[in-house]
Amino acid sequence: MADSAQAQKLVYLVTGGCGFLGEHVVRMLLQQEPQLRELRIFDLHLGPWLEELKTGPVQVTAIQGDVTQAHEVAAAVAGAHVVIHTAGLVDVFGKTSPETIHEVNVQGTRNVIEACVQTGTRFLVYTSSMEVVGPNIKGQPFYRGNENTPYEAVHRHPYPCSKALAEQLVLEANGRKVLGGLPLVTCALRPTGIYGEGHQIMRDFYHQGLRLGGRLFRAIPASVEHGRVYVGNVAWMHVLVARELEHRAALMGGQVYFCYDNSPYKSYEDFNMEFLGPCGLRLVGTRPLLPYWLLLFLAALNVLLQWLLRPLLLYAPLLNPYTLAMANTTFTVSTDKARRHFGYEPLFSWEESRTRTIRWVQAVEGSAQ
Ligand SMILES: NC(=O)c1ccc[n+]([C@@H]2O[C@H](COP(=O)([O-])OP(=O)(O)OC[C@H]3O[C@@H](n4cnc5c(N)ncnc54)[C@H](O)[C@@H]3O)[C@@H](O)[C@H]2O)c1
Ligand SMILES: CC(C)CCC[C@@H](C)[C@H]1CC[C@H]2[C@@H]3[C@H](O)C=C4C[C@@H](O)CC[C@]4(C)[C@H]3CC[C@]12C
Repeated sequence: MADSAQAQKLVYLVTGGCGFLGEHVVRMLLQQEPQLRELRIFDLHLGPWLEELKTGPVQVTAIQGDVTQAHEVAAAVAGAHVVIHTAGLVDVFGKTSPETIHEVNVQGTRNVIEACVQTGTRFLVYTSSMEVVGPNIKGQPFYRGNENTPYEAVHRHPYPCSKALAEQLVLEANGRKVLGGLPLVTCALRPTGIYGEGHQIMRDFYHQGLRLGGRLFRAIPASVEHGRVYVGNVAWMHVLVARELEHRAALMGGQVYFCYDNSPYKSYEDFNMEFLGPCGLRLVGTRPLLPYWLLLFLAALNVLLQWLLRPLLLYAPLLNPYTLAMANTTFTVSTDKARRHFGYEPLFSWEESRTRTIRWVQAVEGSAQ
């Protein structure tokens, strides 16, 4: 990002810095970015763990704010050199309305871009998603594809639609003149399914397994590959991109990068068992125990129940037609674009990522007792 004369001069802003990925990005920046002077963490809900960061050499500024409020975003962005925009509503379970998802993910991103332009911030890294590409509504496989693999990206669900629109806004903003006349440099990172310490859905599966007497029942054929990437490596990619964006603006500006590492290609359930297995759970069945048509029926029933119960309570189970289609469609990535463009190598090996995640699940188990 800067030469040695600028050591400890940089101000970074991380939106969504208290989320699952955001917390890892924040901690990674503090460990790996020696040029950092101030780290601003902007989130709707600030975590208590932020307090422990305030005693280090970098000034940590916690900002409670909402990305849908343009003035709050502009105040947080003013004076920052780099913005890492991870804030978003990740909802594929019908917990929030499509309008709210759009407001946070699309309008929130628009506010971040406009704030950069108005205040003169030149570098913007956006956390996009594999879902900008797929799986699409036709359930077509994307088998070890890369950023240039042709694929029909057609969505109906509010979450992927919002991520696709937001990513487009970010990429189109590349080259816009910011206050002071210099061009904005943007790029988007597309993680596949992120796992690691703090992953709420992994926690949900773990608790479900405990409730079922230490068992989970196979629902998806083992042959369906689902792309996964360790949260520490996703965070590391964000840090590297943010650092390299200035020096390699011509190459990296307006580009998209899948987030990848050496995590193995497996089905969603078999992959989860890499962590849940050593914590005492067992996946029952070598083939799905229920036929697909029955799962689809149950998924549709869940949608109906969600709708019927809405006036009384929020019923948002893991299984719905969208999550079933996601889990049941091969979507895996094989690319080296991040290595070629900005020298990315995963910071954590698969063995380390696995060990760290297992330790975290075991700690969840310990704290639940
Ligand atoms: N989890 C995954 O598998 C995955 C995969 C690909 C991409 N992503 C993307 O990564 C980003 C982070 O996802 P995550 O899994 O850490 O989710 P998360 O829900 O744990 O974190 C999102 C953070 O954004 C904050 N936020 C939500 N609405 C906000 C608002 N209006 N104003 C300010 N902050 C707000 C939340 O409080 C939360 O701390 C998202 O943009 C998501 O689309 C996640
Ligand atoms: C059939 C059921 C028993 C299994 C349901 C699994 C389901 C909850 C999982 C499967 C795939 C998961 C998504 C996938 O890993 C990628 C992403 C992209 C990211 O941007 C947000 C999270 C999300 C949608 C995962 C959510 C949980 C899913 C649907």
